[in-house]
Amino acid sequence: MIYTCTLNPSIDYRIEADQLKLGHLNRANISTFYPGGKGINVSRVLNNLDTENTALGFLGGFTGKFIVDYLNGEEVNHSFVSHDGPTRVNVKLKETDRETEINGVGAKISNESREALIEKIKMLKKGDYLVLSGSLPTSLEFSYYKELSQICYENEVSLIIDISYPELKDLLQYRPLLIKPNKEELNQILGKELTTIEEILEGGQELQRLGAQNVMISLGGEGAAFVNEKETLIAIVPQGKVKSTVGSGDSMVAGFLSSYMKSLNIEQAFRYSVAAGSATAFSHDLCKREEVENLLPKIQIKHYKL
Ligand SMILES: Nc1ncnc2c1ncn2[C@@H]1O[C@H](COP(=O)(O)OP(=O)(O)OP(=O)(O)O)[C@@H](O)[C@H]1O
Ligand SMILES: O=P(O)(O)OC[C@@]1(O)O[C@H](CO)[C@@H](O)[C@@H]1O
Repeated sequence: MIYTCTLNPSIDYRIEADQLKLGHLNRANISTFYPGGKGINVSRVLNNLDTENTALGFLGGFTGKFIVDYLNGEEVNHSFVSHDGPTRVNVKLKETDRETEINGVGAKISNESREALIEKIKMLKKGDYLVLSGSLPTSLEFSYYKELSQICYENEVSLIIDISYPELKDLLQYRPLLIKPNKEELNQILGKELTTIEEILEGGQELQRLGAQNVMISLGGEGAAFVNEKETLIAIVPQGKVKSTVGSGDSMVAGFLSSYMKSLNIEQAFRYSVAAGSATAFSHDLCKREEVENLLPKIQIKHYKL
């Protein structure tokens, strides 16, 4: 069974406007509310790809209730720990040619809620997968991620980690099945300024040597790079009209897992993953299965010799 864990979920309030003017009254052309947070996005995409999973994490207040109702409506399984105070709201602004995001800080998590989630993670069994994604609410320390990762490692639960903290390096000792930094995150983790595809792949190799089994580096409209002990791959994505890239990285994680679980074939899983990322970039909401499968033949995968 796949579990996702979102410690800092959100309602994503998405606004589309032609051109925003700071310091003025702006009016939206479209405004929508979606459940957000990286793990929740992974769960929603897995569901769209007919891959059974359960979303875990923290939720609270009227915003948390919105997320629960939305997930119930889509028949996404979930088992959140509830807390006092509302889940945050993140603002996503889409103008004709740029996207701006303002993410909230997140709720205060009590010690009781903190421990309740640990108990849930301890229930996961050998052979399960846990996707740990997104930021920590300010009341939790990075050591919480370490604690969750260690439990999974000891219980032989495969970890997939997608977090924007340079301390991700400290979690590689738990041998995650997959990590998915984007280029900026890779540079932050390694404290380098990698730009060329060769440098990026070598950066991926460095993380692989530190313990990550598979490293997928997302490169936005330039596609993605992939490294494991045996393979070095790059993916080129087709051009298309970008509607919103919110959740495209999460869709990659879901696409990879959904395909990998069925085939255990890395190249196939990488292609599926990139197709899912681009399918989300080309849609308003997260990708649907048909959209991903229509894009699959348009993704070019190349083996790269370093
Ligand atoms: N402009 C684009 N055109 C085509 N595909 C895109 C575009 N932007 C993103 N993608 C797809 O989405 C994947 C993930 O994008 P990106 O590198 O922006 O992830 P990210 O930074 O983790 O995003 P997020 O945190 O918003 O989920 C890319 O590898 C690619 O497949
Ligand atoms: O603040 P975090 O936890 O780093 O990221 C949260 C977030 O930006 O990530 C998702 C897209 O990947 C959105 O649904 C959500 O608003």
